[in-house]
Amino acid sequence: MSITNDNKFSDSPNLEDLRNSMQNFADERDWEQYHTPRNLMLAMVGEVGELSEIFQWTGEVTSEQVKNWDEKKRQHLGEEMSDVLLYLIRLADKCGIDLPAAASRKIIKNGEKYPATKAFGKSDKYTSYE
Ligand SMILES: Nc1ccn([C@H]2C[C@H](O)[C@@H](COP(=O)(O)OP(=O)(O)OP(=O)(O)O)O2)c(=O)n1
Repeated sequence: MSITNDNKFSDSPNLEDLRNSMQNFADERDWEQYHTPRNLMLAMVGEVGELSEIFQWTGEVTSEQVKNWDEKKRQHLGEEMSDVLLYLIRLADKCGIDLPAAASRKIIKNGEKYPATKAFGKSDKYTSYE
């Protein structure tokens, strides 16, 4: 069964473009000194908190409901997601992690851990498989 999704990401900028933009942003401000792995990780977690606040106390919401939020709220949502992504990209860069390559490898690993034959329609952790 395939699930259709009419949302598609833009081809550009890609993760390397964003890595480069964050590098320039930090260089232009002499912020390299603050962008240590630990600081970036903490900044990212802070932004995850800000993203969480958008969903705090709303109760469960469906994708369709979120897609119908007003433009101001949807823009806020995109900005908080972007802050998380940008700090993650910067963190990966400062740790020497090739993020798209690592994510691609992880998707393959996830597929091996959760074979569709065992996981289909079930959200159990793979450790529960016999
Ligand atoms: N030392 C810093 C500070 C900011 N940024 C960049 C990365 C984030 O995308 C964004 C975060 O900026 P703010 O800390 O001002 O956070 P918000 O944009 O979420 O603003 P606010 O906290 O007012 O909601 O700016 C950065 O790279 N390094």
